[in-house]
Amino acid sequence: MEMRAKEDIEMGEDITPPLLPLSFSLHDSFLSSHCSSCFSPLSIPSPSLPPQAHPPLYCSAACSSAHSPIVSSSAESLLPASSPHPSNLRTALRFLLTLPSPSPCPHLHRFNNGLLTNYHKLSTSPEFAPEIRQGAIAMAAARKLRNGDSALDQSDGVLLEEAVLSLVLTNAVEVQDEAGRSLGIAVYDPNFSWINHSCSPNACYRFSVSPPNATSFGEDSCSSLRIVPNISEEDSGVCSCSDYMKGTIGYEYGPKVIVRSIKRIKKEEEVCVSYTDLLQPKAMRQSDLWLKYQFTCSCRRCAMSPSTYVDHALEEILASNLNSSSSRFDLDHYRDEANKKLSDYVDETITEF
Ligand SMILES: C[S@@+](CC[C@H](N)C(=O)[O-])C[C@H]1O[C@@H](n2cnc3c(N)ncnc32)[C@H](O)[C@@H]1O
Repeated sequence: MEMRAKEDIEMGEDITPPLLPLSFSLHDSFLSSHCSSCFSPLSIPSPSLPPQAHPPLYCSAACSSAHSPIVSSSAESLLPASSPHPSNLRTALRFLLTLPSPSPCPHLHRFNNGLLTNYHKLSTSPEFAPEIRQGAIAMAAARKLRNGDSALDQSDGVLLEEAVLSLVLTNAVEVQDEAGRSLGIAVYDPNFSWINHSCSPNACYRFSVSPPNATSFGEDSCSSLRIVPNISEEDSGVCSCSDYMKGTIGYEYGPKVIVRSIKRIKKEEEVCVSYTDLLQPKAMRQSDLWLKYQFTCSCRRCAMSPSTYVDHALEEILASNLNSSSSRFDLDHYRDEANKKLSDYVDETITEF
């Protein structure tokens, strides 16, 4: 799946409204200093405790009443203290609570909310499968204990927990504050999660971390959704993100994400963001994407050598110049095109060498 522009979009425009997460969790190191619900900094941080002993802290009564029932129902306090990547497990356990009632179905064919595209790939990957299996067992054991049942035994299936953990590993993004610190992770609905990666992206995203009823700087709640899903034939039974998410409950609070264009985007052009640090050389970008997501990027920038890419960009500028007769020559257009190619070129050369 991928997302495309609904209309022509200029550079530097918000192309989604602020989107609320489906599930999220602070990283352990921020549990004592940030609100577990909206991720805003606490005015009086508490002393650091071991994460399992750390009750979630909130900036306001509204955040507390919205979020603490989720924490207690999710069974996360019963996870083993030694769990690796506890924010992934907490996010996955909280996500389970958003699934359609009466109860999350144990059969995966009924649990298709459009965010499970990597399930097979991750659950059979030698790098990911053991971590997913171990995490799923810890989640299932915690859920069983919460229900007052005895410890997990071999006959207990953990398929649902494995699927939700794969979903988190595929779709969660690091939520960063203005200083660039990773406060935690969040999973958003397909309007955000279906945006693919490119090493020469035409969009980026930022977070709005603010207490309820406060609008943080740069957040424009009037902006509309200017992207739509492009669904391949094999997924064509479903025609919109909202169909995929039917019944899934989103949260009312949490860090919001906003997608913004960083280039001009034509109607129907695919919208891509970067999943990795673009200031790394190609080999490091590729290895980072493989380790985190198990895919090899084949975007235009990765497919070409740096010098071919630059030649190609310059040829494109020249061709567009030659195609315009001198009387129709539009200097502004030429300047815009040249600037766009130049910024791709600078991206490319700074990072490749
Ligand atoms: C957050 S999802 C993006 C939406 C995804 N296309 C889908 O159908 O759900 C992330 C996954 O999409 C795939 N993906 C994203 N960008 C890609 C790219 N440039 N090349 C190949 N696969 C990509 C990878 O499988 C990745 O793990």
